[in-house]
Amino acid sequence: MRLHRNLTFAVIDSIRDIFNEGVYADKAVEKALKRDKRWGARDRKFVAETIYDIVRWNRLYAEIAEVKVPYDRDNIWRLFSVWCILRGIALPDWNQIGDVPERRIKGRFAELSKTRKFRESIPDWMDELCEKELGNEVWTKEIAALNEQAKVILRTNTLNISKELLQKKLRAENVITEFVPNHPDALVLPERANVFKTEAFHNGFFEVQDASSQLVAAYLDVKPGMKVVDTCAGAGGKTLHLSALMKNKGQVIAMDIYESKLRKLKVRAKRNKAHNIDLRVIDSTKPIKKLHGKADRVLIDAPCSGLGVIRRNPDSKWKLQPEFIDNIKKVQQDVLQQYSKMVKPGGKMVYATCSILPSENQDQVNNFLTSEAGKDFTFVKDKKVLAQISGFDGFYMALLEKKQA
Ligand SMILES: C[S@@+](CC[C@H](N)C(=O)[O-])C[C@H]1O[C@@H](n2cnc3c(N)ncnc32)[C@H](O)[C@@H]1O
Repeated sequence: MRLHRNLTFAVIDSIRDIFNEGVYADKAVEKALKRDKRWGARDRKFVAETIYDIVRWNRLYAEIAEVKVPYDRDNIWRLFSVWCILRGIALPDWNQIGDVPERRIKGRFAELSKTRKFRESIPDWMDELCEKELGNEVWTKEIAALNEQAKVILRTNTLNISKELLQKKLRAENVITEFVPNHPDALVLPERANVFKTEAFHNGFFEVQDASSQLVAAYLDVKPGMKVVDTCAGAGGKTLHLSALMKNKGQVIAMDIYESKLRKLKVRAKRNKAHNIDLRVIDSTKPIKKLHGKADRVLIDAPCSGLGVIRRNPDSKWKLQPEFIDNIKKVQQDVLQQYSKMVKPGGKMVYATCSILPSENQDQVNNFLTSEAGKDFTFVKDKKVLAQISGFDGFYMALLEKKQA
């Protein structure tokens, strides 16, 4: 592989933005890819994958390169050189690249790879917390799985098309997909492609959504005609799925504390031709109180650490802080306490997170069930999805039922 100067410069600038300016990796990649319209698919792949690689393996590469955040330009070139050597890519004869001690880099890599926190490139606190909660064996395998590159998964929008026809339409647009066992609406791309450019996307035939995430709406056991509340809807990945499972009949009330997220959901709902969605911003306790005892189904897709989706957001390894997890756990219990009141007698509720930590998952559900608000609910079932077993994102979902009055 021959390195191209302008592609490499785009990578270097992005690494600076991510680590020195706190820019999110996906935003930095988006900006980098806009730099030159003439870049082809292979150039874009190089830029995106190299940025993500250096972010994912940051701690390991920084130890080898002996550099620390904030990085000066020279530091970033050293990180890049480590990436090249470990990938077996010949270094070009550029001024920015100084003397690179190839043998020493490979020696340090072999030595550091013996210790999990370096090998898997994770902060000490994260390694300790996850080992404590999951145990040594499960965590060792899980973090290795979470460091793999995420696959691109589509969810067929069954309001507008069947999975089989979508697959054909995408093939006609040179996007090859395969079915995913046990995920009825999912298609996986064996080769990454920019699916957002396809006509099929603009026609509302699919959404990009991880296979594990696609299990959540189905877990809520919705039926056409029901009144369903999606309490932490965000930009609506699961709201749109609920609407499709309900065949556009009944009502999905999508709520979030951020109006800006619900605005994005509005755009997506229009493209999806999902007409049974109403949006409500949670700006006081009023919108919740109005729905007390009224909903057939309530989904709480709770804010969480996101430790199950590190594949998609490798920079969360560096941005996440233990204090954030402590705080978000309080929010998780609070939303369970408050939003469960919207379930009507005999109705059902799903609590879900994209975390793999028991303290954000089954412990929260158990705490809820033993509290005053939870005494009217019975536990039906739960599902713990680990990346090492599923091959997809880590997720948790629990189904609870409110007793009849
Ligand atoms: C895991 S994300 C939701 C993802 C979304 N359901 C989807 O499928 O695309 C959690 C969401 O909860 C929202 N949130 C945080 N605190 C909340 C609260 N107290 N009440 C309602 N929503 C909240 C966040 O803004 C965020 O959009």
